[in-house]
Amino acid sequence: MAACDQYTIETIGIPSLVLMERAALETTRLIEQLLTPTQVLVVCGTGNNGGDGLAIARMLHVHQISVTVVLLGDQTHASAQTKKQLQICDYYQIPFREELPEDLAGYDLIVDAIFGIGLSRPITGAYAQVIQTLNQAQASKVAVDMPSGLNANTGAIMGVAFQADLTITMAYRKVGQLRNKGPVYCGLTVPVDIGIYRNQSI
Ligand SMILES: NC(=O)C1=CN([C@@H]2O[C@H](COP(=O)(O)OP(=O)(O)OC[C@H]3O[C@@H](n4cnc5c(N)ncnc54)[C@H](O)[C@@H]3O)[C@@H](O)[C@H]2O)[C@H](O)CC1
Ligand SMILES: [K+]
Repeated sequence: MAACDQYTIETIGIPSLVLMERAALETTRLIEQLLTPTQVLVVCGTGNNGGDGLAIARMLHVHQISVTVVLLGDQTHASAQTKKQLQICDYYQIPFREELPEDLAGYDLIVDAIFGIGLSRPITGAYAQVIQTLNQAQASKVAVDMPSGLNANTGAIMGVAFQADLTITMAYRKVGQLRNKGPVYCGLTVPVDIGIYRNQSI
């Protein structure tokens, strides 16, 4: 999938931020259509999965849905696209936190945008505690692209994994989804015919 993204961005020429916006548009549409949330907590990492989450938060906010963003990790290390999404969320004055709220009972939807296909090592420390706390919450749980903690290549649980009720994934189902208990919607966000990828030796 990373190779597909890179091919789309570098060979076809569609900027990563455009892909991120398309991913967020499709995910937001499915969230509103399937779940009709009113109080949403979007938990973001600093990679592009987090960038997707920030764009989703903004789109829900613009649709007058109450959204709170939790940004985990060091913002200074965020990807360029995620920093751009942060700047846009700032413009909309979307409520921001760096830690989970004490009480999650007030949220009817939790969106997991912590890690996607870039998870590269077991999850430990504060990230692991956050995912364990989120798993205890009563809210509906949606994972962006991948439930955080599942390895996109092997399907292995890397220490701890978000227990998504629904995963909305970009372009292709990933191996990791095989372990996910909820349905997986494959939002067709990559703006090229999937067949083109299948013919590529990437
Ligand atoms: N296909 C599409 O339409 C699009 C997909 N997008 C999204 O981009 C992510 C992949 O983004 P990437 O930055 O490569 O990786 P992640 O966001 O998953 O996070 C990586 C980030 O986290 C660090 N990290 C990795 N493992 C750990 C760990 N165990 N503990 C702490 N930190 C960890 C790593 O160093 C990175 O900084 C994809 O899933 C989609 O959601 C794009 O939006 C483009 C459109
Ligand atoms: K995720």
